[in-house]
Amino acid sequence: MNGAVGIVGAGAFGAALAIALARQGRDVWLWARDAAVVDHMRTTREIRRLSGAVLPENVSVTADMSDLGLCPAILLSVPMQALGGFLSLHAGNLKDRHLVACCKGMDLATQRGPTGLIASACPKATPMILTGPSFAADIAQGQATALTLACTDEAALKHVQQDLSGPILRIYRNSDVIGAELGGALKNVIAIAAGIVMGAGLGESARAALMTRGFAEMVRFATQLGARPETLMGLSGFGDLVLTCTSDQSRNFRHGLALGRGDSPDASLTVEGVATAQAILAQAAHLGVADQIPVTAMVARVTTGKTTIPDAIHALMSRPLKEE
Ligand SMILES: NC(=O)C1=CN([C@@H]2O[C@H](COP(=O)(O)OP(=O)(O)OC[C@H]3O[C@@H](n4cnc5c(N)ncnc54)[C@H](OP(=O)(O)O)[C@@H]3O)[C@@H](O)[C@H]2O)C=CC1
Ligand SMILES: O=C(CO)COP(=O)(O)O
Repeated sequence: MNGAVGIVGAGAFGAALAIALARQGRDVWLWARDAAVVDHMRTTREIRRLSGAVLPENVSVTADMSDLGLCPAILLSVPMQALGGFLSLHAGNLKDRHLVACCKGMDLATQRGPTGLIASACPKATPMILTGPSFAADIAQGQATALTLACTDEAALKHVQQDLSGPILRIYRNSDVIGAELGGALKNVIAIAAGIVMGAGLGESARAALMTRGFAEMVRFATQLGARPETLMGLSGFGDLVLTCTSDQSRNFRHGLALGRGDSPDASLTVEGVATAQAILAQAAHLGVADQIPVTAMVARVTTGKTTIPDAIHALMSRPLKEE
C-alpha cells in the first residue's frame, strides 16, 4: 500500500493508533513480531490487550517487515527497553524513513532516549517522538486526544503532523525533542511515586505535593539537558504527568499503588518508569546533579529494593529546608 502509515508493535498503544488512524481514513500496516499473534489478529480482527477492540478493514496486519517497505512514516510502538534491540535487528528495513518513536522512557543500557537510539541505529532516518496524555483504551474508543509530535526537521515534522492528525488525534508540533522525550520519560517515574503515596495511604494532599515537587524536578533536570521549560509545561510534560498520576488506568501509577500497599506489582505489564528511574539517576549522577532529582532517586531505590517506603518518605521529608 503506497503511502500507508506503518506501525511496529501491536501492543495496546500500537493497536490503538492503528485503529484511530484507520478511522481517520489512513491505510495502515500493523507489524507484530509473533506470527501466531498476527494470524489471530487477521482471523478475529480483535485486539486482546484492548478488551477486544476491533481493527478496521483498512488495517493490514503482518509479521513481515518488508510489507512496510512503502510506508514513508513508521511509528515505533515497542517498549523503551526493547527499542534498541528491535532497531539493531531491523535497521535495514527502516533507513530513509520518518521514524516516530511512541515509547516513553530512557534506555537503561545507553542512557539515551528513543530518538537517540533511532539516530544511532538508522543515521539516514528522520527521528521523531509522539508523546502526551493518551491512554490506548481512550484512543481505541475514538475519544478525542491531543498529542505532541517533536522533531528537529521542520518540514518533515509538518508533513507527519498533517499525516497523523484528524478528528481523533490532534497533533501539536514541537522542535524540542529533548523536552518532549524527557517529559514523557520522567512523568512515568513520578507516577510510580504518586501510586506509592496513594497506596501507602498518605492522602490526596501528599499526592498533590508529590506531583508539584515532581514537576519542579522534571523541569529542573530537563532544562539542564537543553529542554525548553515551555515544553515541560505542555502536553508531553505537565499534561501527561497529570493524567498518569491521577488515574488507575496508568500501569505506572498502579505499579506504585501495589508497592505502597505492600502487594506485588503485576510483572507482566509494560511499566516504563522502573528502568527509566534507574537510567535517569545514572545520567544525573554522571552529570553531578543526582541531588537535584530526589523523587526520581527514591523511586529508583524503592523499585530496586535498596530502601523501604517508610525510609524513603522519611528521607524526602527531612531534606534540608529550602526556598520553593
Ligand atoms: N498503553 C498506553 O496507554 C500507552 C503506551 N505508550 C507507550 O507505548 C509503548 C508501548 O506500550 P504498550 O503498547 O502499552 O505496551 P504493550 O505491553 O501493550 O505492548 C508492547 C508491544 O511491543 C512488542 N514488543 C516487545 N518487545 C519487542 C521486541 N523486542 N521486538 C518487537 N516487538 C516487541 C510486544 O510484542 P509481544 O506481545 O510479542 O511481546 C507488544 O506488541 C511504551 O513505551 C508506552 O509507554 C504511550 C502512550 C499510551
Ligand atoms: O503514557 C500513558 C498515557 O499517556 C500510559 O501510561 P502507563 O504506561 O502508565 O499506562
